[in-house]
Parts: sequence; C-alpha cells; structure tokens
Amino acid sequence: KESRAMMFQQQHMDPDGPSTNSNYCNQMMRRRLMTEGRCKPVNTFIHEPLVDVQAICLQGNTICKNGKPNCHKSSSSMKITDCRVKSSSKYPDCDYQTSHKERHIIVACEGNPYVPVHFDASV
Ligand SMILES: Nc1ncnc2c1ncn2[C@@H]1O[C@H](C(=O)NS(=O)(=O)C[C@H]2[C@@H](O)[C@H](n3ccc(=O)[nH]c3=O)O[C@@H]2CO)[C@@H](O)[C@H]1O
Repeated sequence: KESRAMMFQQQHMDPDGPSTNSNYCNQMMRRRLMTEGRCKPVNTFIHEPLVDVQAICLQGNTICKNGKPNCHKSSSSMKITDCRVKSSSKYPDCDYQTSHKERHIIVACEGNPYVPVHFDASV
C-alpha cells in the first residue's frame, strides 16, 4: 500500500522538469498514472528539490480549502506547471493545457515525520 507521502511525490514532484514542450502535461499525467479510469481534471507539478518542498511544512501555517488547519504556504515562489484538462479532451485520450508558472504553493502536511500529503493551491 502506497503511503500518502509517496502518493504526493508521485502526483506532484518533478524536480528535474519541466521540459519546455507544450506536451509536458499530456506525457506526465500519463506517466504518473493520473489518466487511468478518468482524466484527472487539474494537477500541478513542482520543479523544486524534494527537500525544499518538504520544508514548506515548517513554513506559514494556514487553513486548507477543506477547513482543516494543517496547510502551509511556501515562503518563496516555486517553479510549477499546472496541467488542466481541455474541454475538448475525450477519455482515454486525456488532453491537457500546460502552463509553466512561478507561484507560492499551499500544501497540507500530516504524519510523523510531518510531510506533504496533499496539494491545496498555488497563489
Ligand atoms: N487538509 C488536508 N489534510 C490532509 N489531507 C487532505 C487535506 N485536504 C485534502 N486532503 C486529502 O488529499 C487528497 C486529495 O487528493 N485531495 S484533492 O483535493 O483531490 C487534491 C487536489 C490536487 O491534487 C489537484 N490540484 C488542485 C489545485 C491545484 O492548483 N493543483 C492541483 O494539483 O486537484 C485535486 C482536487 O482539487 C484526498 O485524499 C483528501 O482527503
């Protein structure tokens, strides 16, 4: 059984990315298994070292979208890529818009060690 922390890394970590091609999301959403059964509508990849993303759990504490108090906002902006499924996309051929951005990110942290388990938003 995969831990929540490992699931977060599988779905959101890409330290070496992004390749600048506009097909990044179409490739990565498949490679990271987020197009099975349905096309995951929205997913953000983070292009920073894992240790820097794990450190967010020690940074600005804030309320999550679901009202829980265990979210943390990165003190600095981070390189991310937002993948958003196109309205014309038809499963199983999931087609994504790829948007490279620099944003502060908000993650939920849990456990001991206290690590990211959920991507809440970018601001
Ligand atoms: N406080 C918490 N503490 C602990 N756990 C918490 C907490 N809150 C939720 N979980 C859990 O996380 C799990 C999960 O998959 N939540 S999810 O909202 O669907 C994930 C969103 C995100 O993947 C993606 N997205 C979204 C925006 C964006 O910019 N970038 C971007 O990538 O879209 C998804 C849907 O929005 C679920 O098990 C829930 O129980």
